[in-house]
Amino acid sequence: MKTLVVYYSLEGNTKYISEIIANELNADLIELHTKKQFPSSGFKKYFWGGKSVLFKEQPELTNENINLQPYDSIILGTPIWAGTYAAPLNTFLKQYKMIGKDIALIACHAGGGADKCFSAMRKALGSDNNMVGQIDFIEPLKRDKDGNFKKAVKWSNSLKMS
Ligand SMILES: Cc1cc2nc3c(=O)[nH]c(=O)nc-3n(C[C@H](O)[C@H](O)[C@H](O)COP(=O)(O)O)c2cc1C
Repeated sequence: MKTLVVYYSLEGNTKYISEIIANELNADLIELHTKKQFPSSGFKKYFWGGKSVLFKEQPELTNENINLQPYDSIILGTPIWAGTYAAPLNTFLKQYKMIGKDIALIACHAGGGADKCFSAMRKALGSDNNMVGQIDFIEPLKRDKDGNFKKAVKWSNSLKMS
């Protein structure tokens, strides 16, 4: 069984969690990078990130072509922007079609909840995959970093993937 964790992170929270999970599952790890950087502080951060989601933008990724074929399981990680998945994940989901994979979802947010984001991701993924789990974290770098580390490890080990 081969697992890939693919994530985007603007401020490091999703990166922190994705690295823990990839390490725990012995998975490959790919961070999505955008050609145009999103501002990571102040009003601009919310403005440009929020706008990219509202307009369903697909910011260009600088990652080399990702070959999903060898992977049985794919874990997707995103920060929540304006209630849903971040625009770079939108690019990924539009660019890469996944069929017949075990898929799990990770989201980091500031307390607004992740249900809407997970529903939107499931819808974008379509019904050709086997959804095996989802988990969200509230700003794990700022709040209870160690507790969130343990939560990520426990979840990784609870996943039932082929
Ligand atoms: C543009 C933008 C929009 C956001 N919208 C939400 C939101 O709707 N709900 C929420 O709980 N947090 C929201 N946040 C906070 C982030 O989801 C949260 O800080 C997350 O942990 C960031 O993950 P990262 O460090 O991997 O980028 C938003 C942050 C940004 C930059």
